[in-house]
Amino acid sequence: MDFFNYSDQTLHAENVALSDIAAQYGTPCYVYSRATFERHYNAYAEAFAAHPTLICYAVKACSNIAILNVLARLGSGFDIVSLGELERVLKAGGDPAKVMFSGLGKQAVEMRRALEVGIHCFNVESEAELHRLNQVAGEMGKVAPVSLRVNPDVDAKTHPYISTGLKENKFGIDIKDAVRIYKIAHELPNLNVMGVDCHIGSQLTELKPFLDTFDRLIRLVNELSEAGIKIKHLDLGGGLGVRYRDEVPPSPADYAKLILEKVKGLDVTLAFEPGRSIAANAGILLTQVEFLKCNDHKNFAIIDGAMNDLIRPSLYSAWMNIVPVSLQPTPEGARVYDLVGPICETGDFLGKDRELDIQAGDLLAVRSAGAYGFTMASNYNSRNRAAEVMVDGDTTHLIRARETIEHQLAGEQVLPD
Ligand SMILES: Cc1ncc(COP(=O)(O)O)c(C=O)c1O
Ligand SMILES: N[C@@H](CCCC[NH3+])C(=O)O
Repeated sequence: MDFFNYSDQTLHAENVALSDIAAQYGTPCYVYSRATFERHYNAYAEAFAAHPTLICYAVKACSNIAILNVLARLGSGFDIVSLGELERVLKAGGDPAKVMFSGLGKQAVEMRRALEVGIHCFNVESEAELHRLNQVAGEMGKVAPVSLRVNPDVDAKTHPYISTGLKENKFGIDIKDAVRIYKIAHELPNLNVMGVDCHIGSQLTELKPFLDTFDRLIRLVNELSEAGIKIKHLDLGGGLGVRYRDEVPPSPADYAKLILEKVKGLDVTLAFEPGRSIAANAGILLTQVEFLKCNDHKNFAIIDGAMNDLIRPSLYSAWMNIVPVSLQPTPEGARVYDLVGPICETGDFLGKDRELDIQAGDLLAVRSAGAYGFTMASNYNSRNRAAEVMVDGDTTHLIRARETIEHQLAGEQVLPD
């Protein structure tokens, strides 16, 4: 459920017509709905209210500081994977004590900053990383809180590029080695073993892989307890899918019902790292049709949004719903179009074979673009990255100005004569 709806034949974000946003801020432009972000975060918070649970929004999904601030005000924690994401959280007023630091290549400088501000836990992904963290913490006279990210070898049944919990994936430590590596962590003087962490993939539309993972993690918690290592929290990562087209993903409430049943009687708190399920349907990419180009074989709508703005269709062949902002019929009537950007790549498309009643100058909204949209944008073809706008009821806020050529060129220079 989101707050992008038609009213008077025009698509609105909350109470604001997207045509007004395009007129004010230009296109391409990401438009977010504050109420939708809040609704999605609260769905998790309410679903898990019966058990001590930390919801750590995965910053990589959509990392604008205005969005992080909206979530921080609701009490959200944050899952980060870089120093940049940590600084975003801090600038947005997020509580460092609710930050989980994931990612498999953490640098010493990143560890140092996270220890300095006092994050909740490091999710460590290898034995070598444990030693680096132990050393950095020792140099600072601190003890680092750690979980090991365990790779449970469970098939998440999602796109291979976003499946992370199989033994051939680069993430985490093999569950078969976990007890041995936990013992090392336990012995290292500057580490404090807190939890077990896991993240098996993204855009999961079934609960079974999560439940299989949970069972494997609980077995591990018991083995660790027998080895004298007490686990305080279980972090099940993110991964809950959303509807892009016709998927019927479980809701946080469906997920919570099964997990809370399983966790009953166990002395562990829970943590989750949802990204997509909070952000995807809270944002759209607003784009304008530049030209229509029709020949005997194909109709192309050339739009001002491109793969540099939203790479999911090019990268994963992801299907994104693309709808007209105005439902007013055109004199030409509907035709089937490929919606292509201006970038010099055949793979630069946002949608193919879409029946749309449009003409040049019309606005289109790419739905469900709030997650892994702007955060994966680039400057390919030296295009400026899009503006970001947050709608809050009747009000719009420019939360990131459109990039300029000056921004792009800052830092570059020619060789001396
Ligand atoms: C470690 C980790 N946690 C959380 C997430 C967020 O996942 P999702 O957006 O599928 O909820 C990701 C991305 O897949 C991740 O790599
Ligand atoms: N970027 C991916 C998801 C990757 C999740 C990050 N671990 C997507 O758009 O679907």
